[in-house]
Amino acid sequence: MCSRDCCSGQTGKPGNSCADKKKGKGLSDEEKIVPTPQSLLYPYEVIQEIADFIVKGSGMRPRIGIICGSGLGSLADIIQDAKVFEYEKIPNFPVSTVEGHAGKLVVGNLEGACVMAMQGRFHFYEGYPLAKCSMPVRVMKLCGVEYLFATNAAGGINPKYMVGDIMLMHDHVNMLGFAGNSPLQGPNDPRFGPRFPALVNSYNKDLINKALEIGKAMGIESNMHVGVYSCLGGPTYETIAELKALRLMGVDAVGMSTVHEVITARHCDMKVFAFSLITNKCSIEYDDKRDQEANHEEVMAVAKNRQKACCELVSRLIREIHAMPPSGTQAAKTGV
Ligand SMILES: O=P(O)(O)O[C@H]1O[C@H](CO)[C@@H](O)[C@H]1O
Ligand SMILES: Nc1nc2[nH]cnc2c(=O)[nH]1
Repeated sequence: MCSRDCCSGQTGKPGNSCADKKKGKGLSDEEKIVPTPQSLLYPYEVIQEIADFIVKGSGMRPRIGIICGSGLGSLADIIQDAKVFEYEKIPNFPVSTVEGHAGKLVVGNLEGACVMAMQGRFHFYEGYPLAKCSMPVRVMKLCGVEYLFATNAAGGINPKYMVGDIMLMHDHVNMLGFAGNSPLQGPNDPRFGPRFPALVNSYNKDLINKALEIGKAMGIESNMHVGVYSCLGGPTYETIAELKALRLMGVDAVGMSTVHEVITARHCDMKVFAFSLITNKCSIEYDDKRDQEANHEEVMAVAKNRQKACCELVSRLIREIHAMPPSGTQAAKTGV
């Protein structure tokens, strides 16, 4: 005898008992309700509608997309001839809930290139599924974006990293992926990309090298590193044991974003450049005497202090990309 409610007579509806199911009457309406796979949250047509809204509303077709990290919204403030869309006014767009993420999409010109910048990203800990967090990347793609610039504020685990340093991301450890979560989970729409995308070399090497040269020219090479980022679900900052584990895995900086955006961008074949601004040093010693507790106020304050350097790095790199022929041309196929 089944011990579930359906057989104890409590539901009382025909078709609900195990015996009914055995007779082929099928599942109840309640039982038919299953969570929507992430990939079905924003079908291609909906993404296309949002992209059309932005392209028509701005009269521009951006080539470079920028995601501003916590406290790095000034990356969008330097855009000229800007058309600003508040997230609330964009159909089917989520809202930003985190301090330091204004919730505006800015389309305009930077160093001669047409760009679109998200002043405010969406995080898993806000309650959004990963596919919703990274949905704007697909919108960028359908707007015409070829290059994704993803920026973030992160804690430095590599003991050589100092507060205010910039780490150019050359790889990541996807902790949410280890736990079985992915923005691509669910049926795959091949109009975006393949079922099983490869992620080796996701971070464009030519762009990393150009950024290193720019760092030298800016005189900040000693504050610039190339390293591995890991995204955790947040909103808690890490325990010391977690930080030790991440360090053992080869992680240099830790945050709560970016990786799912990069996965979504690589799935639809965008070129990716990403960096972390190290806003705090993560202590991996229990008896560390310094006050090492991370907090969002400090993260924002450091980002504000370093926004000039971050803006210059992004501007100069965009100037170089703009000087290159658009991809698809023969010359572009051989370069970035
Ligand atoms: O990754 P971004 O959005 O830059 O923000 C980082 O800073 C916040 C914590 O202070 C978290 O949201 C973390 O991910
Ligand atoms: N997870 C995490 N995110 C951050 N964002 C800025 N600093 C940190 C940090 O130390 N840990």
